Amino acid sequence: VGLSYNFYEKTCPQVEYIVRDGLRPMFLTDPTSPAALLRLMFHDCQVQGCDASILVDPGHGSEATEMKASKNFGIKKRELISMVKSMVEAQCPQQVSCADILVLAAREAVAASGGPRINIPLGRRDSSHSPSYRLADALLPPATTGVADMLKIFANKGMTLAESVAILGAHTLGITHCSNIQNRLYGLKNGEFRAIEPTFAAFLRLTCQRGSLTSNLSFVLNDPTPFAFDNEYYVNAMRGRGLLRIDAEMVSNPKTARLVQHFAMNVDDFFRAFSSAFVKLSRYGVLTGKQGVIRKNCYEMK
Ligand code: HEM
Ligand SMILES: [Ca+2]
Ligand SMILES: [Ca+2]
Repeated sequence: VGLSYNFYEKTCPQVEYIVRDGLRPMFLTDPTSPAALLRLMFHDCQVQGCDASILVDPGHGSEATEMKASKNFGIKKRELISMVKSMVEAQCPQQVSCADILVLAAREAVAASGGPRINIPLGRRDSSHSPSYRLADALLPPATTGVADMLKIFANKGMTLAESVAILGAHTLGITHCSNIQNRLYGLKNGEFRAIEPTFAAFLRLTCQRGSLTSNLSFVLNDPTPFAFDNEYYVNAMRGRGLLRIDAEMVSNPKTARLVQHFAMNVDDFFRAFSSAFVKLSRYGVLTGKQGVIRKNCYEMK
């Protein structure tokens, strides 16, 4: 038994509308929430598959949960999934997994920001155990990840080269905290620094001061349009304004350079490749059939 496009046809046919209508007011009141939900999905799927393991709170069958992992710094808006889950439970009790709701919420985040509307197969089940935060720290990519490691992570999920470059286009939304780019601003040897365009580097060094105690609070925008799901991420990276090492390195790496240029020029091809990459990410390591559980409450593994 796998995932299917009509999984809730009999048990909760309106689930996709409940998710969409439930999130709409949240997106309007807090425009940072779409970015948060998209990253939340990646961090769930990357650790033990897309099974809502990241939503489990301590004291509910597990002591140190994934959220204690330092790589989950900046993860927020988990409560939106719980809120949508309670709306779904009110109409279709004990039918729809938190894992499916989380993937649908990320899909809505992309669509509501002007990105593609992605058709997602459903039928994921929720984990009945939460991995240790140490495993999460081992599996989530560090802020210093380069192209080779990035390509390994996504090839492992069945993505093509183009899909791997496209999924990083998720960085068209949201922000990066200064703590995650300190090493690029101050740690690099001469020459390596040139990957950042000089006036932008000066701006970043002003915003993110060396060794600043507030580097976990101050942040910079991932691209000039952090609320719009567009291809500005690629245009911006080509101008030498990529924030993270991966954002900058994809522009010059011989494997990825042409795809970055292509997505910077052709938003339709970016949307197409992102959509198929997103579905592959959303299928990664899922529990189906009689595996796992349908949680009543996304915070508790019951
Ligand atoms: C090698 C791959 C990746 C690396 C190294 C990476 C790294 C990071 C880092 C360090 C941040 C900044 C977090 C912060 O300071 O708060 C970030 C933000 C973000 N990432 Fe990634 N990322 C990767 C892949 C992805 C993927 C596959 C997605 C989604 C499909 C994604 C979506 C996001 C989003 C939306 C944000 C902004 C979050 C917000 O504003 O709340 N990233 N990423
Ligand atoms: Ca997971
Ligand atoms: Ca953007």
